[in-house]
Amino acid sequence: FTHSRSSPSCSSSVQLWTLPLPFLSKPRDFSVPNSSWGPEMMRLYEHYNSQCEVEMEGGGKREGLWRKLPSYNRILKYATGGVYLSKIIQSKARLFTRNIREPGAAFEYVLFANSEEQKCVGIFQAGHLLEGPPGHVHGGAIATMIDTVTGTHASMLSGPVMTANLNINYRSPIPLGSTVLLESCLDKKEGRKIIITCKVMSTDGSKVHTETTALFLSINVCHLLERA
Ligand SMILES: CCCCCCCC/C=C\CCCCCCCC(=O)SCCNC(=O)CCNC(=O)[C@H](O)C(C)(C)COP(=O)(O)OP(=O)(O)OC[C@H]1O[C@@H](n2cnc3c(N)ncnc32)[C@H](O)[C@@H]1OP(=O)(O)O
Repeated sequence: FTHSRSSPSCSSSVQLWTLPLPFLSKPRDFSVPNSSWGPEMMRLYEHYNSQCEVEMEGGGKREGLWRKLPSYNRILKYATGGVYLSKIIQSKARLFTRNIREPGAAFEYVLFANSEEQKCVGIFQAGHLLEGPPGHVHGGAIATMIDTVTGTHASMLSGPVMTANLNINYRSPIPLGSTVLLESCLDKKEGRKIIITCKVMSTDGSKVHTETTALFLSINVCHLLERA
């Protein structure tokens, strides 16, 4: 988040993008295995996690190609949200994908980034509360995960962003309870615009569930917080 488009009139924004600094206590990182993660979720997690550090010949370790991204249940703990947000809403606001307590019930996911290849992947296990068509995942829940992976990817590339357009082709339904892989790739950056493509696939790569093109726009986060 080093590219945050902060203006001198919004000095607090310097802190806003340096999680977990603004937290009084250490926030919980949801991107770690829990008892609800099935074998496919664990297998893929270990596949990418093992590439975050590389053993060197001398016995030491160095950073690998991939980096695991932590995930909290708020993006900005002390965002004022502008004058129009009540204190209750400010204190109770939680990230949509991280607000259900029962492990495995809804969105279980972890994101990894590969800065060399400008790629991001998400491993997503869809819980029973995400049903859309009988026995399958709701299209809005799939869109949420696509937005999460591509939005995080875009903000890693350009600082704070907002989704301007998500164009999703749903090719094959995702069975409830299954684990899928989301692959996000930078297509191009043009000024404030970041265009990202994303595929959702079965974990063995044999089936494409969705294909997406997403447009993000860099924003000045102060405008977001001040907008009434
Ligand atoms: C602060 C958040 C940061 C997130 C960081 C994540 C960190 C990771 C942590 C945790 C993971 C969670 C990750 C979740 C991520 C989720 C993100 C969301 O879901 S965002 C909610 C849904 N999106 C909205 O509500 C947007 C509503 N729309 C707007 O606010 C504005 O329309 C906005 C900002 C998108 C653009 O408004 P303008 O005033 O800044 O810019 P204009 O002048 O309209 O457009 C600039 C250029 O872009 C084109 N453009 C704009 N919208 C377009 C569109 N929809 N399609 C095509 N072109 C568009 C225009 O034609 C113009 O192009 P020309 O410069 O003339 O070439």
